[in-house]
Amino acid sequence: MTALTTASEDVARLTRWADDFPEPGVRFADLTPVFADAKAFRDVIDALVEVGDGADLVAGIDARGFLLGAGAALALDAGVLAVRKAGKLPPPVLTREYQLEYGTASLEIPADGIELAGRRVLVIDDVLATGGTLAAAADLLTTAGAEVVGIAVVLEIESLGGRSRLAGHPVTSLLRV
Ligand SMILES: O=P(O)(O)OC[C@H]1O[C@H](OP(=O)(O)OP(=O)(O)O)[C@H](O)[C@@H]1O
Ligand SMILES: Nc1ncnc2[nH]cnc12
Repeated sequence: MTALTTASEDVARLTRWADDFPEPGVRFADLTPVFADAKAFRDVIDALVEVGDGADLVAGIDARGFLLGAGAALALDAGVLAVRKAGKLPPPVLTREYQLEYGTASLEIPADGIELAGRRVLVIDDVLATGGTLAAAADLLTTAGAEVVGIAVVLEIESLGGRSRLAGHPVTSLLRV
């Protein structure tokens, strides 16, 4: 069985779905049980890094993407960059506002202290829903001069169409629902 198939099965088995969270009409995918299971977490990291060959930096998105990003960066022998929600990093920062299924938010990365020009970045998050979050992250990184070599998520909610907002980037999801 491939790493992708094994991880898909783990994610399908362990994801906890919550109706009407965080607001009515949203069916929320909680991957906490996947990450808390030693085998499933290992399988997920193994599958994510398969698409990161050649990346020298892994960008993990606030907040659950941090867990995956750190694990993947170690496995790839790459650095890790935390793409933060607004207000967590000292200035100067680059900021992108975006919309998601349940509101508006902003992501930020440092505007100095890290040379991002020429870095080959694998961007990782837990869930791809409307795609606003990952589109904002990819835009921030390319604005800073980095090359986004791939985007990888654990779970893709296809009905929300997020993949179409990430045109131009190779997108891998371990499980599509
Ligand atoms: O594709 P989108 O519609 O943009 O949604 C996906 C994002 O939504 C969730 O994060 P959330 O903003 O809830 O933040 P959290 O990880 O801090 O809980 C999830 O972890 C993704 O980052
Ligand atoms: N339905 C959902 N489940 C988990 N994370 C999400 N982010 C946006 N929509 C989501």
